[in-house]
Order: sequence, then C-alpha cells, then structure tokens
Amino acid sequence: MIISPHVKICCIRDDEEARLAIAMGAAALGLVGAMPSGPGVITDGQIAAIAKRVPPPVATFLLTSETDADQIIAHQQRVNTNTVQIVDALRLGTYDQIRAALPGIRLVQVIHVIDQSSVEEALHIAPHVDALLLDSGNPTLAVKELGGTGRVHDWALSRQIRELSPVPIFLAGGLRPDNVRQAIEAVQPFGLDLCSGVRTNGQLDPVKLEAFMTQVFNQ
Ligand SMILES: O=C(O)c1ccccc1N[C@@H]1O[C@H](COP(=O)(O)O)[C@@H](O)[C@H]1O
Repeated sequence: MIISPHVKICCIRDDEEARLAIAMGAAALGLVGAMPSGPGVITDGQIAAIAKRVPPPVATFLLTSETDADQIIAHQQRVNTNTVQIVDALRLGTYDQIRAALPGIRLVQVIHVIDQSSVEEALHIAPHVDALLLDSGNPTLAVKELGGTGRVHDWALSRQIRELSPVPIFLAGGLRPDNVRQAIEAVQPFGLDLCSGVRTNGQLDPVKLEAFMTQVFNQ
C-alpha cells in the first residue's frame, strides 16, 4: 500500500491563498524570498505577515536563496517561519551553525536532481538536515534557476535518493493533477511540493488545487 504524502503548496502570495491551500488539505505553505528567477517571489514583509497568521500545525517554509549561513539565519529572523528551505548549495558556514542560531527551526535542503551526482550530493547532505526537497532547477545557469520551473526531472534518480536517505523526501518540480499519481507511485515520497501546477495566470486556482488533492488523497 502507498501512503498518501503530505502536500506543501508553494508560492503563497497572501492570506487568501494561504486559507485556500489549508482548507484544501495543505500541511505546509511555501513563502518565496528574493530569487534570481521564478514566479513566486514576495517581499520579506509579506512573508512575515502571512507566516504570523498561519495556524498550527501547518508548517511555514521560508524559501531562501542565501548561501552563507549568517545570511540564512538573518533571513529567517526577519520573517519568523518555522522552517527554512535552502534552495541553493550552502557555500559559507555549516548547517550546525544555522541550527545553533535557530533552535527549533526545521532545515530543508533543496537538491536539484540533474544526474547521478545529485544522488551522491543528496546523501552527503541528508544527515545534516530535517528533510530533502528534490526539485528540477539548474543552479549552473548564468541566471540561476532555483525552482518554480514547472518541469519534472528524472524520478528514477529521486526514487534512489528516497530509498537511501535517512531523512524524509519532498518531491517537487512540474507536479500537476494529471501527473501526480504517477509521481507518487514512482518515488513514494514523504511529501509533495508544487507551485505552477495549481495556478492560472499566477493565481492559486481552486479547481486545479481540488483536482490535485483528489489525486493525492482519494485514490
Ligand atoms: O517558485 C519560485 O518562484 C521559486 C523560485 C526559486 C526557487 C524555488 C521556487 N519555488 C519552488 O519550486 C518548486 C517547484 O515549482 P513548480 O511546481 O515546478 O512550479 C515549488 O514547489 C517551490 O518550492
């Protein structure tokens, strides 16, 4: 039997979208800070205001593109989410440093799944974080893609990571109502994370969201 994964709805723009996502069954909301590209960016002020009004036990994820531990700590302290999603590789400082400065705050590291080396990268980082989030960006481009691409990646690689990882896995990248069942069967992740697949003209679309949740929970 495959257990239904938890759902994180990302790119939340305001309280109304937050309420809609929670009403439809989201366990977590993604709030996107400054990024080099992507459709979901809002200001730190907006992130702080939305996060403050999200009721427990719904998790609030700050998506940060900072790569220096001190800057990641400062970013979380400006917005007060209960989880930090690091969408690029940590270049300066350590996860332990972030944990010491932010007790009780969950750390989720994004791995952009490109090839077999992504599996090694994921397993190297996994022991230091609370979860991994497997997405379809490309941090090597001149203008980095760090998520929100609407593209799927090679789920066979994500399946390998899920089977070997000591921490839970969220699957992201191009998930939609029409492919989510296949994604769940292929990867069997702890969680699903999506942005563009449940939006129309940038707005969270209740019809697409309901279709997505039906595929996840009512099969
Ligand atoms: O959405 C963005 O603007 C964004 C920008 C930079 C990093 C991450 C971003 N969003 C994350 O990307 C995943 C996948 O998006 P999609 O479903 O493929 O559109 C999304 O769930 C966010 O976590």
